[in-house]
Amino acid sequence: MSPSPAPPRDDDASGVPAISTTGLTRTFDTKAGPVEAVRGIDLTVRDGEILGFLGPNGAGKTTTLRMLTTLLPPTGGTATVAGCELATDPGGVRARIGYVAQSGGVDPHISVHEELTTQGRFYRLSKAEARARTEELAAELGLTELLGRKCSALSGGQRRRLDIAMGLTHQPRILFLDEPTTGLDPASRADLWDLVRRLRAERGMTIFLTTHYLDEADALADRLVIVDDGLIVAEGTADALKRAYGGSPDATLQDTFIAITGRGTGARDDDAPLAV
Ligand SMILES: Nc1ncnc2c1ncn2[C@@H]1O[C@H](COP(=O)(O)OP(=O)(O)OP(=O)(O)O)[C@@H](O)[C@H]1O
Repeated sequence: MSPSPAPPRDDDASGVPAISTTGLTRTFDTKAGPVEAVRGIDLTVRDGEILGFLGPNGAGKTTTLRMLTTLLPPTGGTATVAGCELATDPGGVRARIGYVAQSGGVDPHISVHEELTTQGRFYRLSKAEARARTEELAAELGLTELLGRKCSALSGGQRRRLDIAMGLTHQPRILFLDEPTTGLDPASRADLWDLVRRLRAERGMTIFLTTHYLDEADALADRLVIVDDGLIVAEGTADALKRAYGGSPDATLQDTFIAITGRGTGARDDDAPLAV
């Protein structure tokens, strides 16, 4: 993503959705013919909401996420992200969002401090501002003791916290998290969940989360959007979806998801329960 200065924080228009899409579409041209990965998604994400974006393998989650984060141009439809039109103001979108991809892009050979200050400089902070932002973020994300450590020497959970700190450098309003806890042990997953909740509570951030773990979606998200075959097939709170599709008041989100999509999410350890 190209660097852009942090946007002013006082231009929130209350009631304006954080994300709004109409007919968002992406077709890939392949030798075997066109692949309709996303086939017309109408989505609204409220300001300050934690949205869980779920679907089976190949449903179109990553393609949607890549379009909303400006990494992939849509082939149809429109979207507004953080008040900026995706088609006409992708730089404005990039300045207002943070994106934490599945495999973070940290350099294993440099220290956590260097990585964070380099990211600050990328976002055009002065050296002094970048150092100050590094210290603030490290304190907020529990990385202060690790600032001198090489990135290659971090545990999986520490690494994910660094990835998120880097996504927060320019103080975005919306954070996109792509499967943030894949591969983490249960304690590190629980830490990440706490962090996500804190970011919303303390910073009022909007969080767009994809995950294969239904327990994670159930515990964290205010609302779930389930996609399948490039379309939204269900949306609502976890409780509302369980009531509507799960078949009984005690239905699990797993039963509900299977009732909606006809299959599981593809998580390797299919939704091992985790204390919240
Ligand atoms: N660059 C591409 N070229 C051709 N087809 C693609 C491309 N990227 C994605 N697809 C196809 O688009 C569909 C949606 O893919 P996408 O990666 O968005 O799904 P997903 O829901 O993120 O899946 P997963 O949970 O497995 O990551 C799939 O059929 C995929 O094979």
